[in-house]
Amino acid sequence: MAVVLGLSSVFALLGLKRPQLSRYILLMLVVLVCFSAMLIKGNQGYNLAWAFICPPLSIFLLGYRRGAVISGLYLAMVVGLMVAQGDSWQATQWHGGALANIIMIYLGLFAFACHYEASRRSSHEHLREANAKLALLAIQDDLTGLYNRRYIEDLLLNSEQESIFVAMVDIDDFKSINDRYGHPVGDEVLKQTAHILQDVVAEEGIVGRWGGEEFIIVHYADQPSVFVNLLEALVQQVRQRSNQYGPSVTISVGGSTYYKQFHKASLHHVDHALYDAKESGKNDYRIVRHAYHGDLLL
Ligand SMILES: Nc1nc2c(ncn2[C@@H]2O[C@H](COP(=O)(O)OP(=O)(O)OP(=O)(O)O)[C@@H](O)[C@H]2O)c(=O)[nH]1
Repeated sequence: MAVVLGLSSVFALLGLKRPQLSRYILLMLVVLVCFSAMLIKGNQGYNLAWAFICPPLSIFLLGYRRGAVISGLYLAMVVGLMVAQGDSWQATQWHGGALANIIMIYLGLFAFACHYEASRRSSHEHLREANAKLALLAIQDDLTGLYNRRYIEDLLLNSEQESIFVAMVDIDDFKSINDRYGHPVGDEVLKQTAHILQDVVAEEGIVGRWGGEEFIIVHYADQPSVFVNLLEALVQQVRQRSNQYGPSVTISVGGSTYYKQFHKASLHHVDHALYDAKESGKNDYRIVRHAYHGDLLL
């Protein structure tokens, strides 16, 4: 029986990759061994010391809460066994030293289990915090704090929304801002522009950094006219508010409807609209209207 339980525990851990199940089986194995020892040898010698093995071990394996429940159940079973077997056990001599040894061993094991559990919890917490930071880094642009391109593309591809509009925003003549004022000022302009865009879009959509001096906006408007108003407001607000913080900045914006089954084609249309806005003198927006017929984007 012990061998079967031992093998099952290893199988649950390595084969099924279920460590929790493996720990429970291991505990059953220990309980079985302890009870067998107490049943076979009764209360002779240090035999009852076996009774102390399970509680610290259960905390070690299952943590404070579940370990305490298992320990309680186990000790109740030990008391039951003592009551049932008490008559057949021989009276033994009182041995204070032996009892002191057993208590010391028990306390040592218990302290070790608690220490292990506390350090396991603390490293688990550190790991959880590090994972949360990593998850944020994976979707966030360092400089502006906006969502990054990967996040926005995932968002578009997994969107359930029927009607989505997408806009691409590009800061006009950004290279000359860098050349004239230096890169740190250029970075500041990117941050401030991101802030203004986010402020204007507010709860109606999501702003991300597409790369370089380009931003992307996902807008959940139910009417094209609402989207057009947004593009107009973006161009106007950046023009009016940018010089409060530094060099005066204008943007060009291209917008279009987005269909997730035509992800690349939709983004290409948006890019085309942006190109039109740049070609026709910048500081303005353009929209590409296209229709979706069956499996064709026109
Ligand atoms: N400061 C700063 N500059 C960046 C960053 N990313 C890209 N750039 C700069 O952005 C500039 C983009 O220049 P261009 O692609 O020529 O575009 P532009 O000058 O805005 O010209 P138009 O698009 O025609 O208006 C390049 O000089 C890049 O070095 C960044 O994170 N920080």
